[in-house]
Amino acid sequence: MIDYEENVDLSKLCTIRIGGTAKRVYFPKSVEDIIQLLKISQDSGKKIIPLGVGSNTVFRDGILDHLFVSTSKLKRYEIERSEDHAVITAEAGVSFKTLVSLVKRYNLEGFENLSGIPASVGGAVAMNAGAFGSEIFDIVEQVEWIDSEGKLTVSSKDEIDYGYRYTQFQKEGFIYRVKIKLRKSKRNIPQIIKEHLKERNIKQPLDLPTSGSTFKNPDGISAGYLLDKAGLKGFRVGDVGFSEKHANFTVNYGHGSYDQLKKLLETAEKLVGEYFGIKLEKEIRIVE
Ligand SMILES: NC(=O)C1=CN([C@@H]2O[C@H](COP(=O)(O)OP(=O)(O)OC[C@H]3O[C@@H](n4cnc5c(N)ncnc54)[C@H](OP(=O)(O)O)[C@@H]3O)[C@@H](O)[C@H]2O)C=CC1
Ligand SMILES: C=C(O[C@H]1[C@H](O)[C@@H](CO)O[C@H](OP(=O)(O)OP(=O)(O)OC[C@H]2O[C@@H](n3ccc(=O)[nH]c3=O)[C@H](O)[C@@H]2O)[C@@H]1NC(C)=O)C(=O)O
Repeated sequence: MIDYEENVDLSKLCTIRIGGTAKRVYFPKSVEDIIQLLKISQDSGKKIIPLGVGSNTVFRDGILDHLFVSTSKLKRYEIERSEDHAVITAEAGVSFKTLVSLVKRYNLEGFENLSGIPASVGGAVAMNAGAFGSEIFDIVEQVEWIDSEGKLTVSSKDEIDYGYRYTQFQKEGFIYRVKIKLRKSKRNIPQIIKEHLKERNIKQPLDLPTSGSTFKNPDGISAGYLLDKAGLKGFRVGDVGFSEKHANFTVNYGHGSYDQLKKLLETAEKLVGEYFGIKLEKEIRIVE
């Protein structure tokens, strides 16, 4: 029997705190549970909506009757250390906070630029999360994932299609487990991480509920710059707005709703289109 909960408040499952109620959310605890859920998906014709920490996700209001599958009970990990390297094998629900504590403890290099991302391993790999010039695929070695027919596949990095904020897993597949490889460092990794977090705090509105970058950066230019120049920095629709600190961060000032968020995004897409002739592409995932 796979764990599940009914009538779940979705605003608690995403960091921007917007959304209605899920009829049911499943919480697999093993790869067998995930395979069973993919079979349920096939039989019912309902697509699985994987849920990580929700730092890139927004839900509509009202009742949502999807096949929601949270990774919050897939939190096992192991670390193998050799003289020069360490390999961490982590289930999809392991948080970046856990990885940060490991890389600090063993002074490992390669993860420091990603350390402030509020993600789960599964969500980060599915989106190829990145920050400060690094991305998770710089350190990914292997992904174990389950396809829509319920088959477990082990793919090495060079067999996976990925790019800027893109991987093949956005089209198909549930990520079960990921192997990442890091180098032992001679630098002071805890200190470097501390500095990164400080910089992030200066640039990004981390004191308010947010879903991080709203739009992907178009080729060669930053979405934050375009939104700022189009006059949208600090612009609000009701309780939802583009942060006064960073124009590409949508924030919830209290009781933000999905309709307000949608209006905000439409306004931004329209204005940036008119001013610059650039079509912004959303980075956040909207679940309707
Ligand atoms: N750089 C930064 O500072 C920040 C980055 N982020 C981004 O947000 C993401 C955060 O991760 P998280 O909050 O856990 O993710 P979410 O719960 O927000 O899910 C994000 C996406 O990942 C997919 N996904 C999640 N888990 C799995 C899984 N096990 N298998 C397959 N697909 C999965 C989802 O499904 P589907 O693709 O099927 O829709 C969804 O599109 C990171 O990738 C990162 O890019 C967020 C905040 C700040
Ligand atoms: C937060 C996310 O990722 C972030 C990641 O944390 C940071 C840290 O390096 O770099 C990216 O932001 P970003 O491109 O906006 O980086 P920043 O350094 O803040 O800004 C880039 C440029 O835009 C300009 N800018 C930014 C914000 C603003 O209001 N106005 C403005 O003009 C800045 O001056 C800078 O020249 C990622 N975003 C994307 C879409 O690639 C996320 O994916 O959710």
